[in-house]
Amino acid sequence: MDFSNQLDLLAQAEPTSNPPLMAWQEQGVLRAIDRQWIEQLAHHVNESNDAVHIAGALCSAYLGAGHICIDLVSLWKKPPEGLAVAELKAALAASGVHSVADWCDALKQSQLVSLALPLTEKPMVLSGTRLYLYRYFQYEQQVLSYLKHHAGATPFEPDAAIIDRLFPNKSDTVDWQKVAVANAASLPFSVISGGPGTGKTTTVTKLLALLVSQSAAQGKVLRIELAAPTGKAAARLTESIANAKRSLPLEEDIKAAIPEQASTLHRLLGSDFGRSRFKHNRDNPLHLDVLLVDEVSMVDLPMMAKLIDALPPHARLILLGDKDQLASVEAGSVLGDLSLGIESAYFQADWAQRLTRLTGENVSQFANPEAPLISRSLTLLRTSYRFDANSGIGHLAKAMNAGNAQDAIYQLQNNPRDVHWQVPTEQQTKPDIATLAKGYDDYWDAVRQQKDIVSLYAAFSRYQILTAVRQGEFGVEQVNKQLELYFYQRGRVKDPHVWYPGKAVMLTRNDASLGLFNGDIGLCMPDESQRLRVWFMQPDGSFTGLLPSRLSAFEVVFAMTVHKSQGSEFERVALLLPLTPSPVLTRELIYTGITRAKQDFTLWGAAHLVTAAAQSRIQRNSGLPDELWLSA
Ligand SMILES: Nc1ncnc2c1ncn2[C@@H]1O[C@H](COP(=O)(O)OP(=O)(O)OP(=O)(O)O)[C@@H](O)[C@H]1O
Repeated sequence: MDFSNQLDLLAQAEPTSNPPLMAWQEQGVLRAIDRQWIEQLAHHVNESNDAVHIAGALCSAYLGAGHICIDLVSLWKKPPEGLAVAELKAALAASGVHSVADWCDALKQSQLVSLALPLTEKPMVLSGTRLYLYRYFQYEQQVLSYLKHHAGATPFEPDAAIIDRLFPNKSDTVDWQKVAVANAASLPFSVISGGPGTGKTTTVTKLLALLVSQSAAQGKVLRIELAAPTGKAAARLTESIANAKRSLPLEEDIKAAIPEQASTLHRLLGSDFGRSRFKHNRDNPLHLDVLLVDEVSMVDLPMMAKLIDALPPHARLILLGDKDQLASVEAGSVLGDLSLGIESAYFQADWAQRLTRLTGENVSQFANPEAPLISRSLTLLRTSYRFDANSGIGHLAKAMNAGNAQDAIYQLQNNPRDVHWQVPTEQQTKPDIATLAKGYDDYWDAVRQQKDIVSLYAAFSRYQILTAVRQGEFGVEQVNKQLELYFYQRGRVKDPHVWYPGKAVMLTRNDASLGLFNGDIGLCMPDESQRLRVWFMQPDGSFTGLLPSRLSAFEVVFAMTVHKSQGSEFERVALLLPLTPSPVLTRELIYTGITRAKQDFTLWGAAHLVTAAAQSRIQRNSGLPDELWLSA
């Protein structure tokens, strides 16, 4: 049976609805699509076992929430929010399933499920007690086999003399940037992770300089490409690589051979908009020797699999990112899974010795016989150069990241220089829009003075209101509406219902014809002939002005969600929490919000929400952690 076009099945004759699934949809545990998907498939092959229907619907629902798979053992103990353990077990018992083993047996007997070995094309795959949708199992296997293959590769021998030249200063503590360069130059695949300002870009620029110098010595020219998941992140990477290059202690021709221009991943892979396949893939690989990808926490599993698929076999892949940030919007948390044990695992003794030899840094003191093979490919930068010892933002981010609610609250209260805390009053039902809007005063001055688009963009980028949620009075949609209304009442906007000078929007879809991407920000201003245009910054820093009528999917962006702010930084940030607890309030969300601020951070939210968030972590099911970290 061909399951390749599963959506077609949805258009076919109606199957009968499965009673527990219908009830769970009504309870909000499942989406309609989760139930319909499995019911149609089951109808197609006469699969009548409810235990299979239940597993399939949950697999689809979990995928919708960002998980790569479901783990039957975990589900047995802890079903999704809104579904009681007893209710799940009763529904399964009705089809003879009384244990996880019974559930696995039922799935193994189903025509809808393949085993991982031998793998056949069925809608779902059972691997141990994990159940995947077929395509996601394939993505995971693709990434896994790439990682395992490259982590175990015979190492290259980087030129220690060049590494020494790149790091002329010696200190008493281990210089992890130097170690990262030696480590990443040793293998075809590497990850450099670190919090804000830990020198990821500085380090990787030195790494590129090393690779370019080594190739130049052999008379070869390296083809290097730089990429990031969003246009904004690509523009930032371009800017920071250009800055970091300037201070390299190397010859001008080596610096000149390091590119500055970064593109988005979609553009790099040749986005065939509307289709899931990219122009570049295994049959038409990218034409490059080295690929550097920044902000990898935002890259989902399907994108990572497609990226790997498009690499020529000899290419080096270098990934940069902050493992503690929010995971990608779509399914997976590849960077998080990859760097799961990075804090404590360090390197196996022989690898640590090798790094000591290459760098002169005492890495051997961190040798760990338990470190799995993947740890070779990872280096964590541990010192922030952006936040000094007195930085409240730095301390607050650290406390939140460690899940230490008490310390986070202390930091919120005791750093008046750069951290501010606004606790809602008991009577408060709406955000304090007038105070929040003040941050945009400079921007509105620039609009009024009809400053050039470069200055205007710079003024806009200095401040950002972030929301944790989309819906409700404290959600992004309402806050933007209230802000526009407030700007109208203050005479800054003539009519908030039409395009006006100063209107700021964010695209919500990629647009092939315009060459713009989801997340790109446009500012509305008149052109020389006084026609309103929406101006977008290109990755090279230039601006394109489009007639507003050409934009189809966008939203106002005086406030944006923390999710959408990933890959961007602002001088001043105001993070607005809702009044009541929400499952989206996690440690990662607040940490990501805090670390978007470079100079000044204000939290609007109650202490009990900060405490709850510090104790709540995002966990996404995937097979990568076990395969990479536990089975070593
Ligand atoms: N070893 C170092 N000694 C002193 N300053 C450093 C060092 N490494 C980086 N810096 C400085 O710290 C700042 C942040 O560095 P960089 O941009 O490389 O960090 P990053 O981790 O890429 O930051 P971001 O969080 O913005 O992605 C820069 O001003 C850089 O010059």
